[in-house]
Amino acid sequence: MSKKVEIIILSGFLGSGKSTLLKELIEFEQKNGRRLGVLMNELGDVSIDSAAVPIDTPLKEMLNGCICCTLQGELSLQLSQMLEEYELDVILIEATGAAHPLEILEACTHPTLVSKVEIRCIVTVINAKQWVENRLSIKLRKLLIEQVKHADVVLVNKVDQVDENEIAAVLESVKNINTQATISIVTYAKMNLSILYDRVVQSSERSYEVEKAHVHHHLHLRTISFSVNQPIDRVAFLQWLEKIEGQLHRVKGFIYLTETPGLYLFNYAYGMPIFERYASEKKYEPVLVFIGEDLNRDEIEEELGKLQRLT
Ligand SMILES: Nc1nc2c(ncn2[C@@H]2O[C@H](COP(=O)(O)OP(=O)(O)OP(=O)(O)O)[C@@H](O)[C@H]2O)c(=O)[nH]1
Repeated sequence: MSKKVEIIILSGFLGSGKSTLLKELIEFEQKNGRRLGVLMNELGDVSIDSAAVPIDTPLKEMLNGCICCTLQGELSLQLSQMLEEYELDVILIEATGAAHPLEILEACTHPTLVSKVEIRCIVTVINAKQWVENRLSIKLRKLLIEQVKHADVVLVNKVDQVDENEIAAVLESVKNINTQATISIVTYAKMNLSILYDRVVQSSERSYEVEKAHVHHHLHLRTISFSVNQPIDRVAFLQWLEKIEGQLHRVKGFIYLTETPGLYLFNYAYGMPIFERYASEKKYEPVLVFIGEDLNRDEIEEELGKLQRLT
C-alpha cells in the first residue's frame, strides 16, 4: 500500500499567526525535500492569506465561508482532488479563525479519505495578549478554548507584546484546558518545528465525545470586503479603524498608500496594524477584508470612499 499523505491542521483565532506559521512550515518542508500542498479556508470572498504560499506550491482555496458551517463537504472534496492531482508527502490545512478543529478533523477523516491520509497533528496558535486580556465575547472565548482543547501542539504566539507574568498566566490557563498538548512560547510563530513530527496522532485516539460546539453558528461574525482602488492616507486610515462601530477583530488586504508608491499587504489583528511592502510574482488587486461583530457595511463603505477621495 502506498504511503499515506500526512496532514497538519493549523487552527487558531483570527490574526493569531496561522499564516505566519504556515510560511515557516512551507520553508521547513521544502528544505527537507518533502512535497507539500496547501489547503486554505478564508471567511471573505477574496484571498489574502494565499500571499504566504509560494507560486509553485499546489494550493486549493475555499473562500467565503467557514469549514465548520457550509464547507465541510467541500474540504473533503478539495482534499480528494488534491490527492488525485499531485503526489504529495504532506498537506497543510489553514482553517479560518472561526473554525472548530474537530470539524476540520472530521472532514479529513471522511470515509473516502481515511486510507489515503493520516493526521500528523493539530496545531493551535494563540495570540498571548488577546488571551490574557480576555476581552472577547463569551462565544468567541468559548471557541478559543475549544481550539486549545483539541490541539496536539499549542503555540503561544506574539509574546513580544506581553510581559513575563502574563506569559506565565497564559501558560497556566492553557495547561488547565489541555494537559496533553506540547506548548511552545514564540514570536512570529518561530517554533522548533521538529515538535510537530514527534508522533502521529491517530484520529481514533481523539475523543469525540466533546460537545461538537457549534459555536461558530451563533457567532455573528461578519465578513465584508471592498475594492480600494485609490491610495489612502495611512494616518487617517488608522485613526478611522480605531473608531469603527462594532467589534472589529481583523482587517487584512492589499492597499496603496498616498505617501509612497507600490502595493502594501495590510494586517490588523487585535488593534495592531502592520503594513508590509508587497513585492512578489503573485498579482493581487487592492482590496480590504473586514471581519468582526456588528459591523455596519454601509458606514464602512462610505468611510472608505471618503478616505479614497482625500487623495
Ligand atoms: N508583534 C507580532 N506580530 C505578529 C507575530 N506573529 C504574527 N504577527 C503578525 O500578526 C499579523 C497576523 O498574522 P497572520 O499570520 O496573518 O494571522 P492569521 O492567524 O493567519 O490570521 P487570519 O488568517 O485572519 O485568521 C501579521 O501582520 C503578522 O505579521 C508576533 O509574534 N508578534
